[in-house]
Amino acid sequence: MSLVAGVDSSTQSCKVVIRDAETGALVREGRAAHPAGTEVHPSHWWTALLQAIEGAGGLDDVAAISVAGQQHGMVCLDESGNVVRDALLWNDTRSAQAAVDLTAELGGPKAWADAVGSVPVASFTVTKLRWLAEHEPDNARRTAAVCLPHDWLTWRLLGALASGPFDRAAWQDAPPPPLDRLTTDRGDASGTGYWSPSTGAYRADLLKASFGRVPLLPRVLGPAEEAGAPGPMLVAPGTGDNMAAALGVGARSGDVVVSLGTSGTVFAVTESPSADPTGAVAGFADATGRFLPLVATLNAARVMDAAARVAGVGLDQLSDLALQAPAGADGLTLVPYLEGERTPNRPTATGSIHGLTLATATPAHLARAAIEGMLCGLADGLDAMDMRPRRVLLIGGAARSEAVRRIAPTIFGVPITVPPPAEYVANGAAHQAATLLTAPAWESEDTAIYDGRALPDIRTRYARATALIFD
Ligand SMILES: Nc1ncnc2c1ncn2[C@@H]1O[C@H](COP(=O)(O)OP(=O)(O)O)[C@@H](O)[C@H]1O
Ligand SMILES: O=C(CO)[C@@H](O)[C@H](O)COP(=O)(O)O
Repeated sequence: MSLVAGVDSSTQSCKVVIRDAETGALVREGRAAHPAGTEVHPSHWWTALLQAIEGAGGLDDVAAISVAGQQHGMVCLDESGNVVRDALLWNDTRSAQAAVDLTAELGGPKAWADAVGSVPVASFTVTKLRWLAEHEPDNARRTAAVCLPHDWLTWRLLGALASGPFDRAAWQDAPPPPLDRLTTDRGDASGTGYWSPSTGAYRADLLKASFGRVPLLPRVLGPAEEAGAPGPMLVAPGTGDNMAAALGVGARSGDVVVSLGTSGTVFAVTESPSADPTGAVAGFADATGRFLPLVATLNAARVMDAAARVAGVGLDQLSDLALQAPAGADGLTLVPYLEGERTPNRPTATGSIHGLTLATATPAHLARAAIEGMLCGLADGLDAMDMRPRRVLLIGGAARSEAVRRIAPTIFGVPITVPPPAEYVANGAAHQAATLLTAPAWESEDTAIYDGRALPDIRTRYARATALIFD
């Protein structure tokens, strides 16, 4: 039995699954928390990865590994491979003005969509590099290479594997290889804003226009190309977390996946690239050689964390409370822009509550309004995808909530398919690792179908409440 490891280095935590390469059976797993904040020193991701690997029983019997990571984060390295400054994450909105400027400089949103499939917003690496050049010129000057979170972890793994078998203390400080061994994949590269999914090439001109020059960039690997094999273990190309989730959940043509993690995402696997000039749908690549149109919101599972905090309850109780309140929460509407928002592009917006009366001022109404508000934003995302989905699959941390599963069909207006709770990003990475060894025939898990009458009035009220904010 060959084993493979899949890593999900996401915003809030790092998860590692060890699976049987042939069958996909889960053998063991581990996890570790990441620090809070929208700028994080990458060494924390490395420390958490090593802790999670240790929690998963090490890697001694593992034949291949793949790292999936939160998309877009800007990791700047100097000539010696040292981190120049804390990484700016996908949910850091300080580069919002840079996004506005870059969009205008290239001739508007359509020019960007035509060039790289997406219109830049503060999440995209290209805008963060402009911010760095403008606000921290010394750090910009010291930047010899730029990569993404999964690229950096893969590169550190190559160095650690070359130093010997897994040993948490020894791997912690294992030197990475030279900068020219940095690699990435199509999926994650497509979230930079300077790589084109339709041509499969970097747009050095756009990077130069943003940053003033072109630092060293990771080599873009194909879906089954190894990043290296410095020890007895193969290292797969890895990918962005949403691309890995598509692999992990086995998304097929016509499926739409809604992921409720730190971010909320709505995405589908398609045969041809997309280019939405409105900017709502980002035209990413996937991890198999195809494409992954995706809508992302900044506010998903943590809206529920926040509502639970305000109500003074745990997440399970929040779910129970939400199901006690009537659908529509008697008109209480929560617009969940707690971290600003990306879709719609309102980086400085804040959350708001509408329809508060003596009758709706209850924890149950708040719980219901928080879940409905979070889902309304994603239902708008599904509309923006402009497709008739064969299935809508619900995954991610907040999909563990029974209230979310039951309310989702009323907001999306279609039945919702819910696979059993699992780490689908890490599973997708493990699947990618398995393809380096074999043709994996992993059984798909049993799914539950949640159905319910569509309640469009809730979305109408939500649209009115968001319009008030924009006014
Ligand atoms: N039963 C639950 N109900 C609601 N939210 C949950 C539940 N279990 C976990 N979560 C939330 O899911 C989030 C983590 O989801 P995850 O998909 O792992 O996020 P990420 O990959 O972005 O780190 C946390 O904010 C956590 O509070
Ligand atoms: O920015 C995006 C997608 O474009 C986010 O989806 C990040 O990739 C973070 O993902 P999670 O930590 O929420 O899974």
